Amino acid sequence: MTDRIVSWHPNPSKPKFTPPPGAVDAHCHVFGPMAQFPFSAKAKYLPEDAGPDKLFALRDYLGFSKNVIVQASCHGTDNSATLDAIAKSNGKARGVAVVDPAISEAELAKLHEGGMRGIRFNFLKRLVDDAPKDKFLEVSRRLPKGWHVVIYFEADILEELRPFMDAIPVPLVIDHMGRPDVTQGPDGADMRAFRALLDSRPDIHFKPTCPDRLDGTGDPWNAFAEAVAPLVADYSDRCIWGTDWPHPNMQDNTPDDGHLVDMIPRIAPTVELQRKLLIDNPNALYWAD
Ligand SMILES: O=C(O)/C=C(\CC(=O)C(=O)O)C(=O)O
Repeated sequence: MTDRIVSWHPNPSKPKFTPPPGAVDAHCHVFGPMAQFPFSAKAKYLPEDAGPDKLFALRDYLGFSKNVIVQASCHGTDNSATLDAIAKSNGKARGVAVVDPAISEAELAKLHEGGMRGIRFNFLKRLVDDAPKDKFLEVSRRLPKGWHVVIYFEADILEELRPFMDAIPVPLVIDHMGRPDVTQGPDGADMRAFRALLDSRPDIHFKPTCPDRLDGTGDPWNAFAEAVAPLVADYSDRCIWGTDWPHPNMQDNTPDDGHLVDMIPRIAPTVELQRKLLIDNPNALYWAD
């Protein structure tokens, strides 16, 4: 792996939709800068630098107030780059860490101090070498008060993960709705299975995010809008939204961030839904204290 990739749009358009004051971009990442924060030896992609300056400039350009920065797999379990970005945000960012499950309570407390409010378990084989459920469960029982677990998986392993998710003793947040095939429509098998998961406990949240990853029909991602709007309407207290910038691995199909923001009113058409999705729900998870 030698070539560093650029997975984000060089010149995103200004969205037509104006996010309400206080809106949170609750799923984004930073890459490096590599000279200061080298990538993991196990990284499956080697991106160009996409550090906090670029992230915060995009936040302001798109009209958001705050960020939740999710540790990306290219940084492994060294959360320094994400913590650095949070520290530079003037209180406008919090984060989700990826940890070695053997992490000590003292180290977890340090992550809390640095603005982390959850840990992420990634089950995508193309991104991580292993995902030990027993160790994940063990650490999920030792998290600081108020933390949650973010899980990233693809629809084909949802059923297999059900007992594992049932056993996690803190709230869950599911990245990109567990990557359903949105072209099946709002009542397709993948969406039905995801609804069954949401119905299984009241504290499972989700991100109705990444039309660019989930909708092969392409921008303007009509299949995504059609499949996801009913989910947001029916579970409006349980969804949070994010750009996914700098769009890891999307170098062959970089989405226009302005167009991603313009998906918001299509999946959350009322002011009340937009307030829950962009303000109330992410603040409850990340700025409760
Ligand atoms: O950024 C995302 O949510 C999705 C990713 C990357 C990722 O999760 C990671 O690198 O940790 C993907 O599907 O490649």
